Amino acid sequence: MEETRGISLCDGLRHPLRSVSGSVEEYIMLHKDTFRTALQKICVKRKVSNVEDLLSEKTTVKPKPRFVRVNTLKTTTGSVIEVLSKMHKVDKDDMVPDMLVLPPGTDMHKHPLVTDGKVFLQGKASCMVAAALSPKPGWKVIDACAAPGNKTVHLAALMNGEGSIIACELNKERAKTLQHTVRRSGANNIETVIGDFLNIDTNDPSYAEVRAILLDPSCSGSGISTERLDHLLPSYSIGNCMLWRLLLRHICTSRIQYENLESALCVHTTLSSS
Ligand SMILES: C[S@@+](CC[C@H](N)C(=O)[O-])C[C@H]1O[C@@H](n2cnc3c(N)ncnc32)[C@H](O)[C@@H]1O
Repeated sequence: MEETRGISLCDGLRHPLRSVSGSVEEYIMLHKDTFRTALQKICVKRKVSNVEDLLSEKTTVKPKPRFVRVNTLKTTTGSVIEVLSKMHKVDKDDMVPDMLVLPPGTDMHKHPLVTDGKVFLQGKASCMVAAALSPKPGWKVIDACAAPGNKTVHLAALMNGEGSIIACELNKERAKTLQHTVRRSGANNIETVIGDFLNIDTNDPSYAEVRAILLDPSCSGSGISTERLDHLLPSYSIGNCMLWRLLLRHICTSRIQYENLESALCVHTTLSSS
């Protein structure tokens, strides 16, 4: 990881940024001497003479398999395996139920199973969250920071579409994606709320029935800020920590009753690509 960051940064250092337009660029330029020294150390460690050689080194990273999640609201794992195994080697994941493992590089984006919402292209780490929360059919569940909604619809599938999920999303554009994901999943027990979870009146008596809460606020911008390396900035983590504290306080001071709450999970992801 340290080395990946170094390689990403070195591009900016080798080809001086034409214009310093954002906080990341400013940060890199401010600390360019430190970064250069760190890069030189990596070169020595890897026994290469310069950054170009470092970049052209053959990677030893094993390619990741393609993980897909079967949407059990629309189909069964058995029937998806039957379809996919005609073209690919398919294994069941050993940890997450209804997760299948396909060879690296398998492109499923336009596959009818995906466009029909029978299969979701969802990474293993992402799927482990709803599986760990383990909501039961009939529960009332809050997904406080929901878009694009992959975990929301996974929760719905684990609940067999029974019970109810309140999926809250602050960002209007991302909320549209959330609503699209919900429609594609076929779940009809999800209420999407567009707005700040902090403004939701969780003192409403209906919140007393909440059995599980998913809190997944630490968005890296779905890859955008990963490329921009925003997550390396001190201000980025401070901002996230403050949001975390506010969200947790909102939950703790709400009507949600701990004797009814069986499961609560805070997710902290720093990278969205999986
Ligand atoms: C990490 S993403 C959630 C990913 C989602 N759980 C999934 O698996 O598809 C975090 C989301 O929380 C939203 N968000 C951040 N602060 C929020 C708040 N105070 N209330 C509601 N949503 C918020 C962001 O707009 C972003 O879409």
